[in-house]
Amino acid sequence: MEKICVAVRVRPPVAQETSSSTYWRVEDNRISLHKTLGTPISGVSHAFDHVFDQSCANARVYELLIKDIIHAAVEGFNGTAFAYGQTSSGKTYTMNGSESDPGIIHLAVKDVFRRIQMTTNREFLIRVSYMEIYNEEINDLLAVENQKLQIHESLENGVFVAGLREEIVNGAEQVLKIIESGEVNRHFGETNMNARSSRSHTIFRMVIESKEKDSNYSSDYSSTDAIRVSVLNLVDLAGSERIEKTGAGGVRLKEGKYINKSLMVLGNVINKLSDGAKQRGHIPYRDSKLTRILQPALGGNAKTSIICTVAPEEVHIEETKGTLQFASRAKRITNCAQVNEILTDAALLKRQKLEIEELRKKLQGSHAEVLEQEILKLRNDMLKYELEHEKLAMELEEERKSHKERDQWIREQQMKIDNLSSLVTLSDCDRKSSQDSARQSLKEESIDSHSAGHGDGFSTPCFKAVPNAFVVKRSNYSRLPDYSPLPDAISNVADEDTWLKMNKGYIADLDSLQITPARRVQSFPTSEATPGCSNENYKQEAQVLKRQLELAIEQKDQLERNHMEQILLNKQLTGEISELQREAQLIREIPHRLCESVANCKEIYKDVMSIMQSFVPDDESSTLQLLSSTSEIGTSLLSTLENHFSVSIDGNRTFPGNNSLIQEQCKVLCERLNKTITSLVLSEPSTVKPRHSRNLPCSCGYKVAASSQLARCHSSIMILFSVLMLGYFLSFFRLVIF
Ligand SMILES: Nc1ncnc2c1ncn2[C@@H]1O[C@H](COP(=O)(O)OP(=O)(O)OP(=O)(O)O)[C@@H](O)[C@H]1O
Repeated sequence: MEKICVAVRVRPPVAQETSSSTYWRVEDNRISLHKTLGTPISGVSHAFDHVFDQSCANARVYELLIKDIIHAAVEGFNGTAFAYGQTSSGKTYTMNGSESDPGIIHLAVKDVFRRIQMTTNREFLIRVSYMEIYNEEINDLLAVENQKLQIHESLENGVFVAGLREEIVNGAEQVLKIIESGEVNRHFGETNMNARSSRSHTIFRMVIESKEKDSNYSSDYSSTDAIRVSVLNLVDLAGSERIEKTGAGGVRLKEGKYINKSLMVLGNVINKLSDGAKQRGHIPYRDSKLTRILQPALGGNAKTSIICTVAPEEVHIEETKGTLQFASRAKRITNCAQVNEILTDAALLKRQKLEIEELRKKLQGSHAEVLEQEILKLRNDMLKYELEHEKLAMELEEERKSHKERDQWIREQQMKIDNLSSLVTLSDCDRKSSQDSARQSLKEESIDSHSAGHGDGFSTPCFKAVPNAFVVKRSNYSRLPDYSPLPDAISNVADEDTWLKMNKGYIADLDSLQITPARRVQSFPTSEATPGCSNENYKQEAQVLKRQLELAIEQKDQLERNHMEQILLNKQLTGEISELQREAQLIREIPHRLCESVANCKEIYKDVMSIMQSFVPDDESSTLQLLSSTSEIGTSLLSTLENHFSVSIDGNRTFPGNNSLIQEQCKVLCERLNKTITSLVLSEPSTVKPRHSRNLPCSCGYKVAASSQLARCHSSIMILFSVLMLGYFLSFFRLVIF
């Protein structure tokens, strides 16, 4: 999107005005109306892309305003430049120029061919046409017979004038000649305003077609053998005119009406377009042939420049103002120019192929990219899962290990229990069977040893019960025969190697077996030994068993004794613990008690102090001061101690008081107390008589009584504080101990 380029050109004044009071001033790209004295007239100042003053030549106008459009047209963009303004303002001069100052069309034509020559990679075909819209009819200026041509519109060609002659040209000079020939056919007329007034709008059109020269080697679809077709319109409009000024009548009047009407439609179109996309609504292009032809240039697919010519004379101020307003509106219009290409079937096919190829590449690229990303993502996921797996495996291994350890520990514990159980059972049975077998052997000494089954002699409950119990107990934690083998012989039960074999490396805590050392030395008859054994053997065995039994009984008794001792010791310890607990409770209560004591002491102290005060003679202010300071020290000490004990009650383990400070305070208190009492005792009897009635018989007797009372006061205070200090230190040691 780009704005229409708008410039204002002020033509030189035609005649010197004698009595003008205003004038147009041009400064840079601004034009404004001033009074003769130079004062600007407010509201009449406009800025444009360019403002050319009267001294400006056509070449400069072309350079600044038109050249870019011409170059763009060569490259395939539509372009339009037209001159708009009141009659005699210099439109024709700007477009056609003069011999000394060639106009825009002339310069443009030359420039087009210059540009074409510079564009070596393309081949061009230029067609030119020249037409006018006269009284709202289109006439072909290059073929006078082509009159009243019609405007058509097609998808392929857009808006076009049917039947218009187009001359294929190959050089600027040729074009200029054609233009010259066409100029002859233009409608000019003489008016009061202009001796050679254009009575029609003329449109010089160049159609520029181009094609890349050697497209076979091109791989870029943008430079295939597509044909670019651009239309360049250079328009010289007829000027708006006021009938009273032009003095037109008859034909001129009719022409003037058509001119004004078409210019009014152009103004409407410009107004609508300048309103902006939202408000503009319907654009009345079809209301005039001019706007219809210029439609692409006005808000369409073209680059457009408008040169608004104005007459500087004061007499034309209103028309100039109108032109400037038109220009201001036109400035707001935006166009959307793009390269126009026509595709032949071959070009279309080639382009489509290239586009497909490009899309395929893009698709492949994007697909590969997607795949690559997918693979990367999968790899990342895989890595994550691997790490997770490793972590889980490690955790599982740890779990297995700990499970195994736990199992082992349980087995060991179970085994210990089993061992102990079996040993205890064995011990019981052993004792029984030993007794039985002793009895039996004694009995059997009297009978024939061969008549009785020798096996039965060992089919004792002990012999059978032990392995069975063992097996049953072991089978509790494992049904596998490997884990619960029948011992070969019960005598091997305590054998460490057998334990190892039996438990597949699960070694029982052999230390626990030490509690039954007797098992290691006991010897039971084996089943293999049984068939060959004799009565002598039985006797020996019975003796052994007997000895073992006695030993076991001894051990048992010893154990029972130990047990009893332990129970006694336990009881004693329990008693001691209870005693200590009671003591601890008492110690815990000390702060409470001490607190209470301090409160009591405070009261007593107050009383004692007041008693002592009663002994102070009225005129003995020094003694009174001494007493007062003693009282204060005591009160302060009591408060400190109270604070300390209350903190101790709250369970604070930090010793709050300053130990040395309290001791110091206590010491000072003692000294002061001694001094006070000495001072009181040494006072004269008449003076030391208490101010409150004491009913004492005489001064001598009073002095003795007072001395003893003061001594009691002293001792009671000392006792009080001694007790409190004791409590304080006790409390201190309690904190230290606990
Ligand atoms: N820039 C200029 N320098 C010198 N002379 C100029 C210039 N512009 C216009 N003129 C002269 O002013 C007169 C009127 O100019 P021109 O015919 O170009 O006006 P116009 O706008 O085309 O009028 P109309 O609409 O009636 O055709 C002419 O004689 C022309 O030579």
